[in-house]
Amino acid sequence: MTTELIRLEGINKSFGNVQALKDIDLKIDSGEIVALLGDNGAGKSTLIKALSGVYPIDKGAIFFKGKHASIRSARDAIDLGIETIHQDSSLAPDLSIANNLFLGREPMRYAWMGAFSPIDRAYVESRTRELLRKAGISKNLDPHTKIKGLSGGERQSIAIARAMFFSSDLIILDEPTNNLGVDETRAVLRFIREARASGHSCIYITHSLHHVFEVADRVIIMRQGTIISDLPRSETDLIRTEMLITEGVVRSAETS
Ligand SMILES: Nc1ncnc2c1ncn2[C@@H]1O[C@H](COP(=O)(O)OP(=O)(O)OP(=O)(O)O)[C@@H](O)[C@H]1O
Repeated sequence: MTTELIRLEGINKSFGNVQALKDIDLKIDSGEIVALLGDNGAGKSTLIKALSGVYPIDKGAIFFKGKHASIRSARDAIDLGIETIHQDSSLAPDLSIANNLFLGREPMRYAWMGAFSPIDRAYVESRTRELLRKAGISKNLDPHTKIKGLSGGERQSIAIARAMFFSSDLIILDEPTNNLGVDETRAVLRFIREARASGHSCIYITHSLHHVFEVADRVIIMRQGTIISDLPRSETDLIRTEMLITEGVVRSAETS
């Protein structure tokens, strides 16, 4: 049985006289991996920024787990269970892996002391080690290693692991494999599959169509602020998808 996780109804967003999103309707179920595609300027980033609390929407409604949701800040999105991993990775390069994982959610050693309590470092360290194991990061990384000393793939895996660890229901990935090597890309794709296997949903923005056909359950194509195609992966293919992205049409016997 499928369970609806998020539903967008009539979402509109303009920047001056540029209408970046026009009446977007979209529904994503729990455990679904959705590829969000489209040419430059199609509206993909604006859509995910609306979901991650970066831009307030002008019009429309967002329902999360069946309830009306008001997403007006990044905190609102995170509190709902929406974690966004941006292109350049959302990790702070000068902080350690452990500090990044628990940034803004530091566990306190003595609950009764509230904000004055020291951080529970032993807990942070043991959970970080557990998470690194789960993330399948092969090197035996020390939780105190600074993010800037890690490879691009390791950073992306840690960012995704953080979203999974904090039980974000919806993980939004904006070009997660940009500038990654072959092995690192594999690791990120494997992680997306693992996220799905444990019931998380993902919206995955990419220009790499081959990756889409490896991991996505559904392929959504945007053009000029609207969704022009929304198909299960089994009902489309690379050539058709490419034509829809670049020309907005499929030139084949079925459509001409
Ligand atoms: N902050 C902004 N101010 C003004 N216009 C913007 C802003 N953000 C996006 N736009 C415009 O909104 C439209 C959609 O842009 P958006 O970045 O969402 O597209 P995209 O599909 O993510 O493109 P890309 O693949 O190039 O990142 C474009 O015409 C863009 O110029």
